[in-house]
Amino acid sequence: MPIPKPVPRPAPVPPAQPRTERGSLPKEECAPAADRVRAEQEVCPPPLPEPRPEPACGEPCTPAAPVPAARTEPEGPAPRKIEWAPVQGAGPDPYGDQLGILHSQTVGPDGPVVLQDMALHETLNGFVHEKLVERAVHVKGWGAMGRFICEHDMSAYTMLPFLQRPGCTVPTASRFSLAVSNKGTPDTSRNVRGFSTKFYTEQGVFDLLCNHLPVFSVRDAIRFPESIKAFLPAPTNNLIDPQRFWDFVARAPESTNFVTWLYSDMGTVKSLRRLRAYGVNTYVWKNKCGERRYVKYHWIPKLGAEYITAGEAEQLACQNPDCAGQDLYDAIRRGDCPCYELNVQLMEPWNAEKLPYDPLDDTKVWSESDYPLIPVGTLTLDRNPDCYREQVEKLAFSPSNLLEGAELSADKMLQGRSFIYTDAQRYRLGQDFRRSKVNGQADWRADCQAPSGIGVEACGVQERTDICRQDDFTQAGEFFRSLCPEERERLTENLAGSLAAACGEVRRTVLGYLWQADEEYGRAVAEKLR
Ligand code: HEM
Repeated sequence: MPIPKPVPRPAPVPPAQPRTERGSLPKEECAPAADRVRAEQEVCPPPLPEPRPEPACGEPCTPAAPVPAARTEPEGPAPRKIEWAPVQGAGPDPYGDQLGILHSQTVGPDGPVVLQDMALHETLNGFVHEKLVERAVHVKGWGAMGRFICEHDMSAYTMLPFLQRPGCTVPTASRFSLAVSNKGTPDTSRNVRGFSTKFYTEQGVFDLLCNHLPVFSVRDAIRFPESIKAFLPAPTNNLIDPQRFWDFVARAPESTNFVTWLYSDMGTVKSLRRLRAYGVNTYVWKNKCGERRYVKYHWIPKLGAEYITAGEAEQLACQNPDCAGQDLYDAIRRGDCPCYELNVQLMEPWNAEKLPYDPLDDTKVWSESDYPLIPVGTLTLDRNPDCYREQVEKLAFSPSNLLEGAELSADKMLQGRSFIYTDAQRYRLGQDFRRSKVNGQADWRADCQAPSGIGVEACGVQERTDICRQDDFTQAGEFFRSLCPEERERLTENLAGSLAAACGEVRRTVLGYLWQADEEYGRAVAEKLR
């Protein structure tokens, strides 16, 4: 079962607040957002002690990063200022318990409430409408603002404006999330974690959506709903049913690699500051000469990646189900700002034909010895949100928020993803979702959208078929053999513990897949199931 049983959460005990006259909160709690940001800056000093190197070329590049002001910005034209605070909605809650009114308007002290009491109506209406619609997936999340510094000239490979010269710095906003979650899912649950980042450049916004596992469970977008629903509670009784998940795996042999990663220690993480993440799908980079290469994105945490065992995950979930979000927030607050290095793997499209697997298949990784990681730059998260609703929940990421130099490939999953995010966001946030300050697209128009694949030839017969090079098991076996004996033991233990709940036929089918990946793998799980 991918997600451990929900752990009962202790009822939150709000810290005792000294009340002041008319029930308002103490003054510092009600400070305007800008004051709070200033206070936080004092606690959280600029994280990057080194002055940034001067730009190597005079090309315009850098929009002003909002704070802290102490850093030296590269020279260039007056940059567009991206302000974070105060944002709409930050500051005192207009509908909350800080109102100066304690009583409804009535006819006499005991009389009925009058219909014209707009303060009462507004207070109640505001309260019942204040929740935003949740995301369809990745519901539980945490955000942070920061900056990305390009450290290596990528102009030979891409025209992406913020990767043209070392030193180029752009402000960013990131959201971490749990892929299959509700707001109460423990942070350490066996799950896929999302790590999405917006890069605010003068030329527009570029989004990079990553997951913490390098592969996905299916390779065709039409099976995405089926793959997600396999993890969700049964519609009959709202309870997690492992049989549903394993039924899906039995129907989708291509998920064997994903299942192997998910049930290894890599499926459980305690700190977002030590999260390794992957773009999963294959994108395209295009340079000034019009040359295209396939690209895979990787985030590598400067602190090193860290995974935990199922036992530790359960223990942490009992102690504090929100431990990862808390750890991120506290670290940034004390100035211990997490850094992640962006790396890419590049592949010449003509090379793709020679591989035993399809490089546009998101159930596969690319060998890092054949396609080495190329460092690009560093992301530093140095500021907590001061209004979660406006700055984190309203973040609207999409793989199609691309700029010139970055394109979608023909990866079938990515093609399916290309339009569904903005559809979800129209529903979740309304038609004007791009205009929220945090989405940075107030001037966006449909003709601003960077096109993908102009000039690329596409011909063939329309059909509904799987890709030619399916190769569903080789990489799962390679991953199993790359683990040390203790890690293999934990993987097979985790798998057997969950698979035990599936019916005999499904068990036999799944064991067959594991066996095809690696005989020892299949045998170890089968023995533990006896
Ligand atoms: C066809 C397959 C997929 C579909 C239909 C899909 C759909 C969605 C939808 C509807 C959302 C919520 C968007 C919103 O309301 O803002 C979402 C969020 C997300 N998806 Fe996907 N997804 C797919 C595959 C993937 C893959 C392969 C990745 C791997 C990187 C991924 C990464 C994410 C992340 C990180 C988020 C959270 C974004 C945030 O924090 O706001 N998705 N997806």
